[in-house]
Amino acid sequence: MYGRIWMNVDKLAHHLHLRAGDVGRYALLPGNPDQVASIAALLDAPEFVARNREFETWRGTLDGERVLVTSTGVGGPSTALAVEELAALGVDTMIRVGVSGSMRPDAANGELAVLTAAIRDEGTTRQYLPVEFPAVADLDVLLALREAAERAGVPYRCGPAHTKDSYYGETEPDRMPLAAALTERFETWRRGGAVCSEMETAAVFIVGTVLGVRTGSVVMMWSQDAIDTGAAPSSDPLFATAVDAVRALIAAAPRSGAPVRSAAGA
Ligand SMILES: O=P(O)(O)O[C@H]1O[C@H](CO)[C@@H](O)[C@H]1O
Ligand SMILES: O=c1cc[nH]c(=O)[nH]1
Repeated sequence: MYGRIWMNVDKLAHHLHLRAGDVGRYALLPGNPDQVASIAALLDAPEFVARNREFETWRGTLDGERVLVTSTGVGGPSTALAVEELAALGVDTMIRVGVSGSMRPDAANGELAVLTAAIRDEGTTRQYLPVEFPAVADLDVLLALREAAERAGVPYRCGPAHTKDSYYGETEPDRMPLAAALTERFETWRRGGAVCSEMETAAVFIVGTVLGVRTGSVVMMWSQDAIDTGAAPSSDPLFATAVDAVRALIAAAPRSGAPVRSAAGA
């Protein structure tokens, strides 16, 4: 059983403003609402569905199966709302499609990261599970993303993300009162093998685990130079990889609305 969510008087989910009949099993989750239409353009018959706050939703189909694209906004709190409401409406497979800062000096600007896990250096997921509980991707979704990146022929690597709450705590630690601690912790995550730093994957993985939905995450890594100069690499390989992974998951799955597994503790 998925959790209960608030529906408003028009029978719309409180934050996403979606109705029960609006969704299918699959959703792609960019952070940025401005990216939703561009990702949906890679689906068949894309159409706008709803917008409220930072949550914009389009939908289309892939091989006849409905696929949603819903923005999560920045950070854990809004991402948890999106995952909760999509799961309650019937989505059982969700993939974050995002941007991150590279933590690997040898990574090319624009290289993709297929995220296996997330360091829970944020607050939202601690209100779901103690911090000792690992934030991990669903294995089928993870493998579908890795195979899609391989097929795309783009540079990519797999590994854990660092998920945090403060963007400027990562990019400008020196001007924070906690400068020394932030810098030391960031170096610790890097030495432990974190590939990139971003702000949503821990919430996608942990809330997905608690609700019993499959989740994955693929992000494009910006180099520090790109962040400093604002010279963003193209998002095309990122979007194409995420959509290709959904297509493969659809091909591998029976067509039904049945949940993939039950919610944690159910
Ligand atoms: O582009 P998105 O997917 O939002 O990802 C990254 O960009 C935002 C910060 O600028 C954070 O949300 C971070 O996770
Ligand atoms: O360095 C970066 C770049 C994008 N998003 C982040 O959270 N950090």
